[in-house]
Amino acid sequence: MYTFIVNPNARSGLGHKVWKDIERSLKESGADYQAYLTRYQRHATSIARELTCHRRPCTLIVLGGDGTVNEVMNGITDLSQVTFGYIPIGSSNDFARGLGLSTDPLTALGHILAPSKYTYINVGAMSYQGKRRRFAVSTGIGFDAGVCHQVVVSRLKVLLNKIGLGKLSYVGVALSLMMSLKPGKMTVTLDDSRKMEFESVYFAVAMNTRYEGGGFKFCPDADPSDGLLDVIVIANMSKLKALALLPTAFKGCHVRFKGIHIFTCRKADIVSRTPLPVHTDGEPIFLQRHICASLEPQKMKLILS
Ligand SMILES: Nc1ncnc2c1ncn2[C@@H]1O[C@H](COP(=O)(O)OP(=O)(O)OP(=O)(O)O)[C@@H](O)[C@H]1O
Repeated sequence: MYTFIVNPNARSGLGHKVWKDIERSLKESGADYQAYLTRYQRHATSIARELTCHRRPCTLIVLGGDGTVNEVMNGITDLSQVTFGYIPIGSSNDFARGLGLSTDPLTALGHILAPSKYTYINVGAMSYQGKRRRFAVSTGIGFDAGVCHQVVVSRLKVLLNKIGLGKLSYVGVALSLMMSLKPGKMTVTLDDSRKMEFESVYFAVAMNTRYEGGGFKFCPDADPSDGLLDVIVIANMSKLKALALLPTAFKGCHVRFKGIHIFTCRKADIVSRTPLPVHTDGEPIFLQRHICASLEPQKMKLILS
């Protein structure tokens, strides 16, 4: 049986409309399914927790954006027992983009009902102040997380979603935040052995998949199945250069420039001299100085096509 977890509020309410279309197709197909619609923030986590607490195999299908994927992953009790399907209808869809999943809801549903290709993906884990959150796409500290914080509190995303340009909200906020930003010192330690000090850091991100922020290909080689995190640190460059480089990251061409540092590891420990915004999959976490990113020991089965 398919169990759908639906965020009707995704992409500023589009989720509800898409779910109606999907449900019509599901009924026509005769598929055996049940559905849970989220009613508030983090509801998807408690739904997923309840559905998976028995630790038996189950197929969870998420309809929503990256935030909903993140919430569901945070509720799954045993990743190895879940087959995960995804119908991406968010504003950014970085998880779907990184995995090459269809962003057409009915095509995605077709793949889920008649799957021909699966993959096993890693799931990230980020700890801070004794707490732990999973991530599907990335976790970051500094400027990129500051952008996520601003996008959540500003009305820009809601307005741009109305004209189908929601992902541009990240670009708009990024440009204005860059003006007020003060890059700071960070220490990054990879796999408990490789310790590096960076001056004037804009942000440091640990990525499971390639894209974040609505299509920025910050770590072009990140592979969610390789058992590794890709870490990018952007440091020691003028604001003008950082601003000029930002659009090049859509194609992943930023990697050629001085000041862009990319590493692979199993664990990245990041300490900032000052408390900075932090995010997991674009969902903000209050200011932190120290985060540690790694991967969960178990992989999760995902329907690709
Ligand atoms: N019924 C609801 N009412 C209000 N908010 C909800 C509801 N259900 C879920 N949410 C919240 O909606 C937020 C955004 O959801 P989601 O990420 O799926 O969509 P999005 O923001 O449009 O997409 P993306 O993250 O890809 O940009 C999440 O933080 C989630 O907690």
